[in-house]
Amino acid sequence: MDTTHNMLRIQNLHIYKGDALLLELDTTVSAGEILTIMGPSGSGKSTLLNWLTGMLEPVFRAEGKLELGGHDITQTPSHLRQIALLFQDSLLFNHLSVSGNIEFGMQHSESSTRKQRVSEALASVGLSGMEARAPKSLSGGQQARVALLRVLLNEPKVILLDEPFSKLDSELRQATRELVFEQIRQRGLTAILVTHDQSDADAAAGKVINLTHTASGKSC
Ligand SMILES: Nc1ncnc2c1ncn2[C@@H]1O[C@H](COP(=O)(O)OP(=O)(O)OP(=O)(O)O)[C@@H](O)[C@H]1O
Repeated sequence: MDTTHNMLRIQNLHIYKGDALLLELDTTVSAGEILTIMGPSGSGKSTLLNWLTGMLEPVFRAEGKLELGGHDITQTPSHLRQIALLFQDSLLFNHLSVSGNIEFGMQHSESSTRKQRVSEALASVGLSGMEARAPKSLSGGQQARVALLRVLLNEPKVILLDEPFSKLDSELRQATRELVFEQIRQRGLTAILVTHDQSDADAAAGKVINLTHTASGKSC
């Protein structure tokens, strides 16, 4: 597997709110690695993810460089970055079936092969035969898996996980987490996980960065 093409480099990032420094960060995430970001409420975890997706709120100002696979994507528009976000309320469209939801993310593939790819993907996460089901007829854990497939089949290079397991009870949380991490590693994706949960960080088994709060804090 060529792993260099998915390497993410966050170079000398400084994010300010007004004149105050919110966070600074300089790090590299390799393909197949899951970097964990922790830190107190308000330390800038969501703001960091917004910057990575190219959707920093105008109230913030960023300095620094973002490289993916050796290419500078700091100014690349969001929809061309191949950076996907999976969050705790990864809302599924209730007016679409399970397969309709997953196909929604498959912008790059031919419609003739979509159905087969959806069926194979559902089988790979233990949801064989659920194509026609309505999302609201699924359990929370099943919905989380469908949301994951919708993101994965859009073929991102980087996946950002914003507390994606926090609504699941502990047994389901562990099983869903294993499945998500396995898919990330198998596909050689680069991942950043934001979590408050130490067991998530342990399972990710990569670097852990603690963002410390505001102007006096250094983040790495
Ligand atoms: N749109 C906004 N306008 C003004 N201030 C904002 C905005 N969004 C976030 N902030 C502020 O920026 C700081 C960082 O917020 P952020 O949401 O990134 O923190 P967080 O670490 O993700 O917090 P939590 O763990 O509670 O989700 C906080 O002080 C927050 O109040």
